Amino acid sequence: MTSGSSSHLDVRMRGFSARALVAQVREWIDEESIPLSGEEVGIAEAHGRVLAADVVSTIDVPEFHRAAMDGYALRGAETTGAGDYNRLAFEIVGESLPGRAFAGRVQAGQAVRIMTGAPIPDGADAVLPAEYASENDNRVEISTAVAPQKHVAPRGEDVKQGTTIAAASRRLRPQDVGLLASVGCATVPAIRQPRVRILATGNEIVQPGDERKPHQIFDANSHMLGGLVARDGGVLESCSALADSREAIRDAMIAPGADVVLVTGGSSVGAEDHAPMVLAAEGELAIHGIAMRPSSPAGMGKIGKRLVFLLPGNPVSCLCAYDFFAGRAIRLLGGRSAEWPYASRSVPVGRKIVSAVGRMDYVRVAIVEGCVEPLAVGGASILSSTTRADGFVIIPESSEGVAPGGEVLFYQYDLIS
Ligand SMILES: Nc1nc2c(c(=O)[nH]1)N[C@H]1C(S)=C(S)[C@@H](COP(=O)(O)OP(=O)(O)OC[C@H]3O[C@@H](n4cnc5c(N)ncnc54)[C@H](O)[C@@H]3O)O[C@H]1N2
Ligand code: MOO
Repeated sequence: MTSGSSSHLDVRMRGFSARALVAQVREWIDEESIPLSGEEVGIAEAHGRVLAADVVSTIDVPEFHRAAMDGYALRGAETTGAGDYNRLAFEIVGESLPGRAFAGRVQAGQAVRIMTGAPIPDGADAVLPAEYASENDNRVEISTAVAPQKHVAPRGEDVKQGTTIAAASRRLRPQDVGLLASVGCATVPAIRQPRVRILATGNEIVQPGDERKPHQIFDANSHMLGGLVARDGGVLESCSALADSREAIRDAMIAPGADVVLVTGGSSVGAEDHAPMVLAAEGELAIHGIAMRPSSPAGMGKIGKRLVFLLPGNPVSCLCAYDFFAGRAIRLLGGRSAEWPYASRSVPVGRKIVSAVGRMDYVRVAIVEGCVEPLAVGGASILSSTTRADGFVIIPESSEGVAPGGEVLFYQYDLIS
C-alpha cells in the first residue's frame, strides 16, 4: 500500500513493485466507508432505503376495537345456548361501518349490524358472523353462540404505541413501508444514498450513437457501471467521458458534489495513465496494484471524505474491480451490507480451473449439467465472457486451482428478482 504524492509512486512505464492483497484492500474500504448521514424521505420513496434511526410508533394500530367479521355486534354472554334448534332473537338498533361508527350504546337484547374493520360499538363485546344469522324486520335471529371478545380485534393488536416497528440499519421491504405508513409516518429517516460520479477516460472512447473516428471504440464501462451503482443503492451524480488529459481528469476528480468517484481507464502504468498520479497529488492514493486477476492495476484512495476508485479500462477488469471494491464501498456508505448481492451456492467443478498461487482469480463460469465449467480466467478485454457466463467463482491466493469433483462457491450473476 502507498500514500502521499512523491515521485516514487509514479508507476508509469515502470510497473508495480508490490501488490496489495484483496483482504487488505477490503480492510481499507471497510475503515473508510462510514455510513452517510440521515435525511427524511417521503414514504413514497422509502422502499429499499436504509433506516438511519429506529422508528417508534406513536399510535396503537388499530386505535379502536374493531370487527374481524361481517355480522352483528352484540353482548357475547347473551348468546349462550343459541343453536339451530334454539334460535335467539335480538333487536337491530343500527349499523357500524368502517370509518362510520354506531353512535349509541348496545343495550341488553340489542345488536348492531357491523362490517369487518368497523368499530365495535359501546356495550357490545363480540361479533356474531352473518353466516349464523337471519335478519327480518329489524330483528336478527342467531343460531350459534359467540363468547365475549370473539371476532373482535382489540385495540393495539397489530402495533402497540411506543414499540419500535423498524430498527436503524434495516433496509426497508415493501411490507415495512406499509407498516410505517400504517402508523402514520409521512416521512422516514433514511441514510443518504451515496452520490456517485463516473468518469470514463480515454481518447479512444465515444458514446454509442456518436460518430467515431478510426480506431475509436464505444464506451461500455460507464454504462455497465451505471447499472451496478443503481443496484448497490448509489445515485448517479454525473457521468462523463474525458480525454487522456491530466487537467481534465483532475478537474473532474475534485469538482464538488460526489461522495464517490469511479474513474475507468488510465489506471495502469502506461504513459497516458494519469488518474493515479492525480489522486496522489490531490489527496491520497492508498492502494495501487492488487494481487488479483483481472483488475491487477486497480487503485483507490480519497480526497477529503470522497472515495476515488481507479477501475482498469478493460471491461471485465472494470466489472471485477467495481464488484470487489467500489460496490462494497457504495453499499457500506449507504448503510447496506458489505456482502455481494449475488446468490451463491456450493457447486462441483466439472472441468479443471487453473490458478496461480499468490493471486486471487475471478473466473467466469457456466453451469453445465449441474457442474461449474470455467469460461475465462484471463481475457479481461472480453466483456462477452461475462454475458455468456452464468456467474463466477473466486480462487483464493493460496490455491493452484480446483480439480474436477472439487467444490467451489458459485456466485450467480442474475439477481433473484
Ligand atoms: N506494462 C503494463 N501494461 C499493462 C499492465 C501492467 O501491469 N503493466 N496492466 C494491464 C492490465 S491487467 C490492464 S486491466 C490494463 C488496464 O489499463 P488501464 O486502466 O490503464 O486502461 P486503458 O489502458 O485506458 O484501457 C485498457 C483497455 O480497455 C479499453 N477501455 C478503456 N475504457 C473503456 C470503456 N469505457 N469502455 C470500453 N473499453 C474501454 C481501452 O480501449 C483498452 O483497450 O492495462 C494493461 N497494461
Ligand atoms: O487487470 Mo487486467 O484486467 O488483468 O487485464
